This record gives sequence, structure tokens and C-alpha cells, in this order.
Amino acid sequence: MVQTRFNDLSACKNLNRLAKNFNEDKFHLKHMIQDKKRLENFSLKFDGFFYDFSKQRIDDRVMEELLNLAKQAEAKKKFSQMISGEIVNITENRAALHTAARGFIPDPANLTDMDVMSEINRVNSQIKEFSAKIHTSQIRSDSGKSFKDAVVIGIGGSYLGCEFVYTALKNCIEPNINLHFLSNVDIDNFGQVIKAIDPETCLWIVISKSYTTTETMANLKQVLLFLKNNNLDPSSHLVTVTAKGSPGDNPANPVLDSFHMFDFIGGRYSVTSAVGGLPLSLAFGFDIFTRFLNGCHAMDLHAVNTPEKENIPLISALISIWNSNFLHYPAQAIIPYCSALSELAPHVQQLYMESLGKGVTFDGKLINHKTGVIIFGEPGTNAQHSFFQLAHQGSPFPVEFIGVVTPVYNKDQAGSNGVYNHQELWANMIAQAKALAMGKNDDNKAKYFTGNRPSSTLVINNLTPESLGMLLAFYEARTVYEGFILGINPFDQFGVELGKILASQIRDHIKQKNMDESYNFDSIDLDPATKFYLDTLFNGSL
Ligand SMILES: O=P(O)(O)OC[C@H]1O[C@H](O)[C@H](O)[C@@H](O)[C@@H]1O
Repeated sequence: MVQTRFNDLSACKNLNRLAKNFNEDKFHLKHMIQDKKRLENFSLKFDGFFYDFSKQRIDDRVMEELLNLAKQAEAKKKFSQMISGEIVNITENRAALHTAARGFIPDPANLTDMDVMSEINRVNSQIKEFSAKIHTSQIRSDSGKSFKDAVVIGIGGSYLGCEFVYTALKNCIEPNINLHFLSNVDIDNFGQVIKAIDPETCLWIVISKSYTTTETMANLKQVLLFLKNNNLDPSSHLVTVTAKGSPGDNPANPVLDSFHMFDFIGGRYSVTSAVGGLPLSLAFGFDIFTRFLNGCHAMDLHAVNTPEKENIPLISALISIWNSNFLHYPAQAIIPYCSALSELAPHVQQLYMESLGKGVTFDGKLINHKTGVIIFGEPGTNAQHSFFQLAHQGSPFPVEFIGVVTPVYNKDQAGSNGVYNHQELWANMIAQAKALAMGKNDDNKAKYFTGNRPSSTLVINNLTPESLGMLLAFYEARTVYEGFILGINPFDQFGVELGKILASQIRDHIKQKNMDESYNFDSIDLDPATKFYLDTLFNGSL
């Protein structure tokens, strides 16, 4: 996939010119949002999914040029190539077929080495059968009890997306099995998890594509010891989700069952594979997981088939590029006015920042433009009482508000100030977007708000497996589109390797010291800070 460098595209040159003019007062959002047609002109709706970008710092001319950018970068063509299995992850020589996990691969003939759909269907049937047997107690624990809890042992893409969906869904669907997450190598993470479960009724799900990730392997050892100390057999309490051919993909392993994930689905895009499929089916049943997949599929179809102008993930990617590369905002906040979506921002953080935080183009040239921004967020209204001071008067950053029309809790609510809690929530969401855009003049400069701070508002009707699937696939498609337009590979993550290598060197010194107390950090060639921290660790105090 060779393309003209991002900055050399004529649309980029035009957008740079337009961005310079955007400092003029007539482009202040307080003026632009007065246009009665603005919401209609700058919003899109698809299947219960509403995307309002009318409070972004754009006008018709900018939109036109952004659409030219998408065309010049061949964004839609690349998206189609991705879903049909072409090698879009060129540095790792792999396809990126997360969309196939929701039954979507129009031209499987493109793939030579594996029958993608039959492999996906095989694993899904296995998940369906296994989760049904757990729910009906045909599979029981070592001591003959029904399972009540399951702990996902995994990190990064092997848990974040699943945690997001589980946290959201458990608000509207009572889980059959409660999920817990053991990700961090921090022993206190393990300590917290075992406090929350009964060992006799707990299933442990090791999820690791590589089956070499240090944290996951360390936690697995911890769990095996825990099972042994509780006289429980791992072959009744442990299951694995790992890539075909990984060190963990060994039929001789003493586990209850094992499920495959595949090279053609990247970790942070793997929620709809067995990575999310197994835990979510255990929690809510395979039928709910299927409904979630259907939601993803609907958004995938929209993302690939809808013309640029009405394509929600594509437009959203273009606006993100406009904000980062042309208006030079360094960050973006995701603020769901829905506490059930509390784990969305951590998931999108990995999805977006690991996919787009790159230093080279597709064809290996050093980047000369911005790729990706800092993503952070937490639910409103909480965010208003923590970091929104900075959003309103400090360094500006675009905000993505997310609203849910109908709350899950539908019993009579007590009103306060003449409105119900949910209405209060919405009043705040609407007000924040408006305040950021409008600003406020005040003679007292401490009370002066510049305004002109951009935001989007995304609205779904309610939390359902389908709407959550759409939300997940929306962020995936938008990330991928952004990567394709920026001319980078959104599927590799070499940037996480250097820290791992250094950790392994430091680990070796710790190992030496564990084996030989006289091992002296001063006598080896370590920098003073590393020596200081290792001494502190071994001294047990500062
Ligand atoms: O699934 P695993 O192989 O254990 O990988 C877990 C995670 O760790 C890596 O370091 C990557 O940064 C992530 O993209 C990945 O999701």
C-alpha cells in the first residue's frame, strides 16, 4: 500500500490554508452555531446512532476539503481491502480481519493460508457449547459445584475491550457468571481478585494471543499456585484463549478447554473474537454475545458501504485529523454521560493510541505530521467536577460527549429542582458542549471564558448488546480510517517493545540478587537511578 505522503496531498495544503484563517472572529463557534441549519448540516444518523459534529470548528469549505483528503488518501478503498483480507498490516505481514469475527468477509478467496470464516465459526460453536454447559452445570468445578465467577487473566487488548463491554452490559443484563479482571502484575491486583471470589466456584480464563506476555504469565503462575493451595485441579478450573500455534496452544496442557484466536485479528481489535466471546458468553450467554456481534456488523456495513459524506466513522476520523494536524489540539477527551460506559475511554485509549501513535509511514519513512493524540476520559457529570476547569479555561482540547436517551433504571425517580436525575444528566451534557463553544465575556478576567472549544456529541437510544456493538465498531472503524488517511499502519505496535527489553535486563539483575545476596548493583554498569531504585526495592524502604 504505497501512497503519497500525507503532507504532500493537495487537500492537506488546502486545509493548512483554511486552518490559518480559522483564527478570525467570524469562525468563532459562538457565531457559527447560531446558524439554524448547522445541526442539520453537520450531523449524521444511522440506525439509532446519532453523531453531531456541529460544534466542531468546521465549515462547508473545511468539510469539502476533508472529504477530498479522504478520497486522495483512498480511505474507503483501503477499508475495503482490509475487510476482504488483504495484507494491510504490512510490517507484520498480516491481514486485519476483526470484521470477519462478526461474519463479514465478502471475498474470502483473497486469503490463501486459512479458511477464515470456518475457523471463526468453529471457535464460536465451541464457545456456545462450553458456555451453555457451564450455565446448565453440565461442567462443574473440581468439587462438583456450579461456577459462579470467572476471572480473565490478560492485559492490554486481551482484557480492556471485554472489560468495557462487560461493565456496560451488566447494567442492563444480570450476569449468569460474574467477571473479574486480573491484568496487572501488581500482586495487589491478584490480592483484590481472590478476595472477591470463592476458589471452589471460580473459573480462570487465561487470555493471551502470544502466551508470552510477562504480566499474564506471572499471574498464571500465581493462579496455579493458588489452585494447588486450595487442592483444586487446573484441568477443572482453567481455560485458555490463545493464538493457534502459540506456546500455550498445547493439547497436553492440563486445562479444562482452550479456544483459538488468530493472527489476522490484532489484540486491541479482538473483543469480537474469543477474547471477548468466551468471557461475555459465560457472563451473559452466547445469544447476547451474538446480538453484540450483530451491532458491530451493522456498523461495519455502514463503515464500508456508506459514501464518504454520510459515513460516520470516516467523518469522525477526518474531524479528528483536522483537530490534531491542522488546529493542533494535542488531546481528545471521551466523556460519556452514562456511568455504565466508564470503561469506554480506557479501551479507546489503547485502541486509538496504540494504533495511531506511530513514527513511520506505511512505507517506512519517518513521519512529518501528527499521528494520533492523547485520549483520556471519564463519565460526566463526574468529569465536570475534576478536569473540566482546564477544558474551559486552560489549554483547549476537543471533547466527545456521549449521551444515552433512555436510562436502564426505569423505576420512578425522585425529582430534584423539578427534573429527574436522568434529565439533570442531559441538562449538564447539553450545557457543557454549549459552554465550551460559546464561552463568556466578563470584565473580571478570572471569570472570562474564551469559548470556541470544539466538541462532538454522539447519542444512542439505550444500552443494548446491539448498540454497544455499534459503539465498539464505530471506534474501531474510525481508528482504522484515521490510520489509513494518515498513511500509517494502525495494526502494529513496535513502540511497546523497548520498555519490555529494558525490563527484561533489569529483571535479570533482580534474579541474580535473589539467587545471591552478595550480588552488588554498584559493581555493575548500571545508571545511578536504576541502582537507586533496585537498592530501594531490596532494602524494603527508602
Ligand atoms: O494477548 P497478549 O499476547 O498477551 O498481548 C497483550 C498486549 O500486550 C502487548 O504488549 C501489546 O502492547 C498489546 O497490543 C497486547 O494486547
